Amino acid sequence: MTSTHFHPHPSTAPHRASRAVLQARGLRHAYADRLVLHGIDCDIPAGQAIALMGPSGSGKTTLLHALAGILQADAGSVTYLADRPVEVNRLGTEARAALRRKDFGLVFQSGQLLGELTAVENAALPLLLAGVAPRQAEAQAAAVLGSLGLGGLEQRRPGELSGGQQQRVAIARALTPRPAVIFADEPTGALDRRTGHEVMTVLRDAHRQIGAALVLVTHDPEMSARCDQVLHLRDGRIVGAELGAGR
Ligand SMILES: Nc1ncnc2c1ncn2[C@@H]1O[C@H](COP(=O)(O)OP(=O)(O)OP(=O)(O)O)[C@@H](O)[C@H]1O
Repeated sequence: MTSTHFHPHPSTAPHRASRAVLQARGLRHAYADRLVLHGIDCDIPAGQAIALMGPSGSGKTTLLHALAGILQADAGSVTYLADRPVEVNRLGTEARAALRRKDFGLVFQSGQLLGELTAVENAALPLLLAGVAPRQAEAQAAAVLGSLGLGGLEQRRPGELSGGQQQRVAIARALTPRPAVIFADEPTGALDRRTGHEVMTVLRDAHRQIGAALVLVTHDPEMSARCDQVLHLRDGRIVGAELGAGR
């Protein structure tokens, strides 16, 4: 399928129809005079895993950042369909940061943990920033770490954990506020194949368990095939979509 403006239509996913949790319409963004997003329309269905694929420089990270409210796109809208719809792209910096702490979880390729904090302190950070009492925040974070197979490692600092374990801590941190959407930018990109596969399994299980949507930027066809839907970007446009195996 090729189209400049892709609207996921029920006919593209007949057995997986689901209401959208995020809707982007006409998203445009330029860095200096270089247009990187050319008016993107897409829906992220609630609870589903959507992979963003495309050549280097096609705009995947920029799109993910615009959807997550990390970046304010020059034009267009991102509607977060919470109890009351939130226009993400119109929020100020503080309101977007608050949304990222509570409703959106973020996982990056590496280097996202604070080296001087323990695993449980890192995982508890979003809750602490949201004003949850430290003891309660750490208890919740420890429970999530345990569910991701990190029981017993709560007091280790990132430098005392393997790359795969560090990514699990980062996933735990994204999960603790029970977000509606998890954004992951090449979360397995710095890991060997086997560890990357394991971390993807953890991410897949976790987002399903809490019912969050997952938006995953990846170059790895094995990872995207495990999502429910794959969107292909080229030169800042969605040029195709297909169903993934969803496993
Ligand atoms: N902060 C920035 N300032 C200027 N140009 C940028 C900035 N961030 C990204 N770009 C440029 O915008 C284009 C799209 O970048 P983006 O990171 O969204 O692509 P990508 O598809 O995620 O690429 P990759 O797979 O290499 O990570 C690229 O040409 C990139 O060089």
